[in-house]
Amino acid sequence: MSANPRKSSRVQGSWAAPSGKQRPTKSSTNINYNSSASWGSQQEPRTSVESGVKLCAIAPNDVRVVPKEILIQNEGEHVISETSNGSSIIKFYPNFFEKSDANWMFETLLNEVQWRQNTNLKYGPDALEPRLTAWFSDYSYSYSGIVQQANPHWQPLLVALRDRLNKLHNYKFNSLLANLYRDGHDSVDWHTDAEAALGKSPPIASISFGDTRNFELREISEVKSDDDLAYCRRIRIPLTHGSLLLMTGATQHDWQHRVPKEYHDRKERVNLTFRVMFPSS
Ligand SMILES: O=C(O)CCC(=O)C(=O)O
Ligand SMILES: [Fe+2]
Repeated sequence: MSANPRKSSRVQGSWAAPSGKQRPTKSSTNINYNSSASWGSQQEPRTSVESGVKLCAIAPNDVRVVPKEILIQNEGEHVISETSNGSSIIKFYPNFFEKSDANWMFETLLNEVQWRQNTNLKYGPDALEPRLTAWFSDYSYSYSGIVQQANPHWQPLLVALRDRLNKLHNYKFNSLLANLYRDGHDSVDWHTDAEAALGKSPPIASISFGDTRNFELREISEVKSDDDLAYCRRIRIPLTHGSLLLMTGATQHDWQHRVPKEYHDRKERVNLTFRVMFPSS
């Protein structure tokens, strides 16, 4: 993952529709967007199709206004932006797994994955990551001052989940970063998953088990300085037990994401982020 996303050329973000039980019941929503104006223009405020909330209040006299956060909770596909990088598309399935299946999968992963805490060299030689991780791939993976060594020894449930996602969505996920948030103090800071080793416009499939945590996105395509960050459009998706989130198209270039610390108690949560890695990178 990277805090400074690189820009890419235009994206071809096409998703094969899932089949069977998981077929989305909602049609795709377009979160209306105009990339050239985040504030201070004469445009109409944008409106979220889903919530009816104004996305960006346009104030007179070029006063910058912090856009209201967009909440995504329902199943469906959301085109969250369109820029020269292409469409950023999110698909969310809050009940991808039946609760009883999610329960045993959660317990299995808690117990059978070799969780470890890494040092994040970006923050100093003793800076421990505020969560535990495990990496499964034929390739090593470097992000944020961390090197995850190649580990081809996939836990069997993870192989089954990977193969199911690949079948449903016609992907070739071959790598997995698994995260264990021990409580509400564990987190992951703003970043993109746009490392060169993941290729252009990388798709990410994210499965969550355990306690619900907020997954936040902020749009960085128009950000020129740190001051602009306060005015980004923001999206919040509560990632529930047994949910699946797909991020595709330009999402890793035009948006950052994070799971913030919580002020309320949170129990354990396992998150699986499937990725496609290219051996030559
Ligand atoms: O825990 C999550 O939902 C996100 C984790 C994440 O962003 C990552 O592993 O790159
Ligand atoms: Fe990430």
